[in-house]
Amino acid sequence: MTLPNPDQLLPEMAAILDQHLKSRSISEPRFIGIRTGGVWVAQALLEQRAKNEALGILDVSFYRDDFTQNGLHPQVRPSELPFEIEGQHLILVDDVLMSGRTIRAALNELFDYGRPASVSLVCLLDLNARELPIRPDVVGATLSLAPDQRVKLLGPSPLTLELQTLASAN
Ligand SMILES: O=c1cc[nH]c(=O)[nH]1
Repeated sequence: MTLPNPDQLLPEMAAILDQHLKSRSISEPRFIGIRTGGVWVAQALLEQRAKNEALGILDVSFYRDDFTQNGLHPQVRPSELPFEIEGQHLILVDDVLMSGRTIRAALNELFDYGRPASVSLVCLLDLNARELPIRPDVVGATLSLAPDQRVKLLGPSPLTLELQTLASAN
């Protein structure tokens, strides 16, 4: 299977995002990347937009519903939100969207900081395997994997999607 090149998806994603913001009359979006890959995608999108917009960073490790199974990764760092959440139009950015559980965790964390006016979702790759009612507003590409396959975004420069096969359980 050939995975798309993120650098080729980003200009179109930036254009669709621009339309999305215009259609909702959102003039001052606040960008938030989900650590780690979502931050890289958000940074690349902000470079395309060239508007000097601030980027918040969200680490959802504590908010994942599988936190007690997976434990705490040694690299977990606090979220960094350099702007108010209350009343703002947020653009939440992730790299790979699958079940929707990471986005559910991100929304829970964001609402602990305040009540945004809206949250739009941008993702580079949609794996079309949702377990929750979550739908992206801007998607770079959609593809379906075999049950034992996953995709990892390598970065930050260059951004590359890598296909991985899960080790069998036994
Ligand atoms: O394959 C997947 C699924 C969810 N998140 C990823 O980064 N990769």
